[in-house]
Parts: sequence; structure tokens; C-alpha cells
Amino acid sequence: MTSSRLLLARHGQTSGNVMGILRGADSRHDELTDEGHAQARTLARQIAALNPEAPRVYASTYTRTQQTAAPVAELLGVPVTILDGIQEIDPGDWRGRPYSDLKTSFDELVGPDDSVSFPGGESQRDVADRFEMALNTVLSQPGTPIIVSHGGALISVLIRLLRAPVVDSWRSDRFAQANAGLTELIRTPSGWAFGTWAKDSEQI
Ligand SMILES: O=C(O)[C@@H](CO)OP(=O)(O)O
Repeated sequence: MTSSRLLLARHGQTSGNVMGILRGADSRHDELTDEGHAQARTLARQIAALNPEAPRVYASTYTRTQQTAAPVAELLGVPVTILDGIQEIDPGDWRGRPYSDLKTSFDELVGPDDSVSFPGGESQRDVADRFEMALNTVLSQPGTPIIVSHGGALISVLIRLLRAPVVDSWRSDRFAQANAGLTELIRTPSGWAFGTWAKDSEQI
């Protein structure tokens, strides 16, 4: 039996998010702000209200997703499992640049064949590959996986799962989730589709 429902959340606010700076892997141990902890508690209540069947809570290898997942797991009465492969996209040479550069200098990231790639870092395809591999393991078990991940990683995997155009999706910010945004995907005969989309119910 495999999962037909998938919950994807972004972690709560960090000081890097407040500054609006791409932090990269250096931010592995960044912690949530007080606001971020409050967002995590709200997220936990939102997820519990969805009554996930046999929930399993997963966080990335970064502290901020684990801190966000903790109240979720506590409310659902399950442990947090650390899942490799769902960590944030490596922005490479773009580390330290403001989020606003993703708008003003986005063309620097666009390669041939509808690709988006950070020079010296990872591409959307790299991240979607590793995220999807991690998901395949999780989805092969019964129950409802709840994945707490990151902004760029979630954009990358949503593009893959929903078969969306890569460049247009990044350029339009279509799949960007705010802190503690929650998205529900449902498996249909023709593939994954939105159940609840974060931007329809933003607490942020
Ligand atoms: O790497 C970062 O600086 C941000 C960008 O989205 O990621 P996160 O979602 O982990 O805050």
C-alpha cells in the first residue's frame, strides 16, 4: 500500500528569512525566531485539523525544519524522522545575495533547455532528483507523510511532481511558500494534484 496524500510544509521564520538573504548550507544550524516557533505551533494545529491518517513526520537535516516539525510531531503523537535529500537548494555563488536578486537578476540562473541552476551550487533538477528519491522511500509506506522542508527545495519538487514548466514557475514565484506554509498534494490517476495550496490559506 502506498500513500495517496502528501503534506509539504516550509519551516518557520529564521533570522536569515527576516534579513531576506540567501544563506546556503552555512545556515544548517540556524534556529527559528520566536515568531518562527509560534508559526510552527500554528502549523501543528493546521495539520492536526486535517486529520492525517497514520501520520509520519519528516524534517530535513537542518535545525530549522526539525524545530518546526517538533510541535507537529508532538501534537500528532509521533516522532520526527530526519530525512536526507529534502534539504535546501545550495545557492552556490549566490550565497549571501538578497532574495530580491531572484527577481532582478533571475536571468543569470536560466540555462538552456528550460533549466534553472545556481552557479557553483545546485540546479532545480538536482534538487528535484534528490527530493523525489527521498519521497519515493517515504511514499512506499502506508499513512500520510508530513514533510518539513525549505523554500527552494519545495519549489523544485513541486515543479517536478506537478510537471510544471521550470523557468516560468521560478520566474512567477508560483510555488514559493512563505514560512510555515502548508501544501497538501493528492495522488490522482493522472499524477499529483493540489488538495490545499499554501497560498490559499497563508498564515504568514
Ligand atoms: O536558503 C535560504 O536562505 C532560504 C531561501 O528560501 O531557504 P529556507 O526556506 O530554508 O529559509
